[in-house]
Amino acid sequence: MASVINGTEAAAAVIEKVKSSAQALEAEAGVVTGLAVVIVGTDPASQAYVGSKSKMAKDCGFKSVQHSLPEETTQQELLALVAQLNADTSIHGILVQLPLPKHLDSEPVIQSILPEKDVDGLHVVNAGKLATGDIDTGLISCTPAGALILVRNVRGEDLSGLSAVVIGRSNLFGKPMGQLLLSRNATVTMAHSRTKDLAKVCAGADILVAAVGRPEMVKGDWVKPGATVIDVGINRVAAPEKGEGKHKLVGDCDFASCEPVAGAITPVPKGVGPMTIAMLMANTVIAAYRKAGKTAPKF
Ligand SMILES: Nc1nc(=O)c2c([nH]1)NC[C@@H]1CN(c3ccc(C(=O)N[C@@H](CCC(=O)O)C(=O)O)cc3)C=[N+]21
Repeated sequence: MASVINGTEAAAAVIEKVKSSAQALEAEAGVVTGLAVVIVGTDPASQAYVGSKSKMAKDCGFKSVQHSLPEETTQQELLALVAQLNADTSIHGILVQLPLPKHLDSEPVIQSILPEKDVDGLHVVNAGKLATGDIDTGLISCTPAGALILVRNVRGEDLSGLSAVVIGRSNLFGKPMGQLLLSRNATVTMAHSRTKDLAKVCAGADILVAAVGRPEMVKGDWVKPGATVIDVGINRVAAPEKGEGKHKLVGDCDFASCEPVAGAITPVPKGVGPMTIAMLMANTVIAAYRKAGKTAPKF
C-alpha cells in the first residue's frame, strides 16, 4: 500500500513561503510583486484555471492583473499586450495561458516575453539554462518544478542511484522534468509514444512520472514495487456512476491498480495540480527579488 502524497498540503507550504517572501520584499525594498495573466478566448476550463491563478496571486499579497482578450484577438494585438507588460515595471511575471485559439501562433508570443518575466519557464533562455544545468539563475516551468518538490519530499534532495522514467517529452513538462531529475543525479529515461515495451521500461523505475495525457494508461503491473509514482495527467472523463452526464478527473495512472504496488503516489486531483499554481507564485516572487537586486528565496 502506497502512501498517498498530499499535493494540497505541499502546495500550502510553498504558498506560505511565497507570502512571507513577498511581505519581506515589500518591507525591505518597497516592492509589491506583480503577476499578469493573459487569456485569449472563452474556453471554460482555461477560464477556471486563470481565475484560480489570479485569486492565489491576491492571496499571496501580489498585485494581480488579468487580461481577458476576445477570441478574435490578432497575433499583433497579443504581441502588443506582451510588449506593454514587458515594459511595465510593476509586473514581474507574465503568463500567457495555453493553448491559444487556433488562429494564433503561441511560439512567437512566448519568445517575446522577457526571459526574466517568463514565469512559465518556456522562453528559450530559461529552457536553455535548465538544459545546461543552470538551475539557479533562470525560471523553471511550474509543473515540473512542483513535481520535483513532491519527489524530494519522498526521496530526499539527492536522487543518486535511483532510476527515473518520465513518460512524455513536451517542452512544458517532460523535457524540463527529465532535466530536473538529472540535476538531482537520478538516472533518467525519457519515454514517449514511440518507446518500445513501455511497460517494461516503466517497471524498472524507482521514480515514475507520467505525463502522457491518456486517462489511466499506466497500470499497476508497470510499477516497480515501492516506486514513487508522480501522475501529471489531468483528464476529464465521463462518470456515469455519479449520475447521467457527470464527469470526474482522473490521471494518466490507473490509481486503483498502481496504488497497492507503489511506495508513494500522487492522487488526481489534489496531487501535482495544486503544486503547479504554487510554483507559478514562487517563480513570480523569485522574479521580483531578482529585479530588486536581492537574493531570491529557494523552493
Ligand atoms: N501557460 C500556461 N501555463 C500553465 O501552467 C498552464 C496553462 N498555460 N494552461 C493550462 C494548464 C493547466 N494547469 C493547471 C494548473 C492547476 C491545476 C489544478 O490545481 N488542478 C486541481 C483540480 C482542478 C479541477 O478540479 O479542475 C488538482 O489537480 O487538484 C490544474 C491544471 C496549468 N496550465
